[in-house]
Amino acid sequence: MPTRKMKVRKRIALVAHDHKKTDLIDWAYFNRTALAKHELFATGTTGKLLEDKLDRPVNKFLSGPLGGDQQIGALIAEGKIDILIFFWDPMEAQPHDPDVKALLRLAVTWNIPTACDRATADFIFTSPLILDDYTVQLEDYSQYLKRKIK
Ligand SMILES: O=C(CO)COP(=O)(O)O
Repeated sequence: MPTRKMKVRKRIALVAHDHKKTDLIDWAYFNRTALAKHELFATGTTGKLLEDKLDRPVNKFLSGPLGGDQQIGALIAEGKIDILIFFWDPMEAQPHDPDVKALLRLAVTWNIPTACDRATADFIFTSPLILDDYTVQLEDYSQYLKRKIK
């Protein structure tokens, strides 16, 4: 089975919809010491808020509705994101819902630990694996396709 290696210093993407931004920023501030060990990526507005609150640089992409989710999805497909913290809003449709779905789909496709709420983010950040070099097992999609075609 193919694998992908995650180094100790993880590349973490953080994204939040507008009504979830306060939750994400609070969570990130509470976990700022743990986050300090890792490299942060974010969609535009979320990234700006994180930089201000954490007083540290964040690799910022476009705002979500303008393509930021797609940019993070592309990095996941290239094996350049290790963890996704995405507090999406279950109560409000987004103009870019297809992009949101695509990002979540790629995270599952590439076996990326993904937290869509604070409880799951806490589980990820209290896992011993966060401090390890960690090998992720990837589904072999060429095998999967062969099985499907038969
Ligand atoms: O819309 C988003 C995710 O789908 C987040 O984008 P912003 O961080 O730019 O608000």
